Parts: sequence; structure tokens; C-alpha cells
Amino acid sequence: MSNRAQQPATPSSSAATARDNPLWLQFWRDQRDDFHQAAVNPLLRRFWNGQDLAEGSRVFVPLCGKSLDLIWLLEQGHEVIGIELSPVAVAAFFRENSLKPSRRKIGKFVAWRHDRLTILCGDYFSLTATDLGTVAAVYDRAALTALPEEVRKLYVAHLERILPDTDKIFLLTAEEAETTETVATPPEIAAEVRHLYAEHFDIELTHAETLTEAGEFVDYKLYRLNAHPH
Ligand SMILES: C[S@@+](CC[C@H](N)C(=O)[O-])C[C@H]1O[C@@H](n2cnc3c(N)ncnc32)[C@H](O)[C@@H]1O
Repeated sequence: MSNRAQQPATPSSSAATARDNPLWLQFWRDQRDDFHQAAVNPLLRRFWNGQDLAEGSRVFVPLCGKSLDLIWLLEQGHEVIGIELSPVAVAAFFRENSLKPSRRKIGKFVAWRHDRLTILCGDYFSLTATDLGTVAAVYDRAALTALPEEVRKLYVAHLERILPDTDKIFLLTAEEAETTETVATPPEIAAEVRHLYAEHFDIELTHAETLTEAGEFVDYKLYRLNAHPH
């Protein structure tokens, strides 16, 4: 599964995420945030309600950037906790949305808070279950796919460690369409998604669409992952 379509500015592959962190920090300092969406993700708007979460449920948004999806999730009545490496991104999020957060050091993170929203600023791979607390669902847009392919397995393993009781993941991916695909080819679960999640989750491909971007075909897919019964 390629990550190119979702965020073309991804740092080059590296076996350890820590080695990519300086690159992400530099992207934000240089305002190279072309992965940022100027509007709420349309698939989130269209399909989130099917998650069937209780009013006020807590939602985790890993690698959240300054996504407007955080605001939309708050508007649905959720408590939201994001994690983002770059303080430039976190500061931009609050400034651009005219919110005045409090800031407090928690373990290896700085917690920026406003009302029902917390963004922990720091490295996802340092996050503990205690830092995070209980969450009902995960919203992943360009988080898994932001990471080098060899690190994605570690990302999923870490997610399972810090969220042992979370049953639901709403996963959005974008990948370059295979040149062999034809309109008649039914959309399929990407082999990598199956490989990463199938051991612990039932995987449903809820929606797929192919769009043309800069002359290339890009497959957008929405997966709902539901943990196997404990
Ligand atoms: C492709 S962007 C996606 C941001 C957001 N999910 C969105 O939809 O706009 C990936 C984000 O992950 C952040 N990031 C990368 N590695 C991280 C890490 N190890 N811990 C926390 N955040 C990280 C980057 O700074 C960047 O903002």
C-alpha cells in the first residue's frame, strides 16, 4: 500500500520512526503541510455515524496534525484526544481555530487542552496506556500511511498495547490505483491492511472510490475494524 497519494511529502523510509521525527518537525517549520486538508474529510462526515458510538464517547486521533476533523468530531459530541509530534502544528491548530488552550506537562508530553479536546504533543511511540486513558474508537486518516512501510507494523502493535479495550478503528487510506485495475475490478481490502490488522480485528471495506489527482488515479478506501470478541 503506497502512501504517496495521502501525503506526498512523507520522509523517506527509515527503520526507526525516531529518525523521521526531525523531518516531520522540519516540514511543519517550513510549512510544507500539503497533506493538511482545508476542509473536514468527506468520508468522515459521510460514514462516521455508522460507528454507532455512545454520546460523549472518547475518540483517539493518532498523528493528528492540525486536522479540522478534530473539530468535526467535537461537534458530534465526542471527547477527543489527539497526538502530534510537532508543536508548530499543535499551536497552528489552536490559533487557526481561535481556541485558547491550557498547557501542562504530562510525562513525555505537553498536553494542550480546550474543553473536550486534548492534544498530546510528543512522539506516538512514547505514549503509554496511562497517558491516553480509555477511548472508545480510533480515527486514523493519514496516520498509519504517514509512516514508512517497515514502521507500520510497530505502529499497529503499539496501538494494540496502549488501547487494549478499544474495539473500533475507522481507517482511511489512499493509494495509487494499480495500473492493472479496470472499472470492472471490485474493490478489495489491501493486502497490507489485512496483514497488519486481521489477527485482532474483523476488517470491513466500507467504501472505496477512485479519484483523479494530478493526472494519477488514487484509490480512497474506508475500513471499519472491529476487534474480535475478547
Ligand atoms: C500525513 S500527516 C496527517 C495529519 C492528520 N492526520 C491529517 O489528516 O491531516 C502525519 C502527521 O503525523 C505527525 N507525526 C509523524 N510521526 C509522528 C510520531 N512518531 N508521533 C506523533 N506524530 C507524528 C506529523 O508531524 C504529521 O503531522
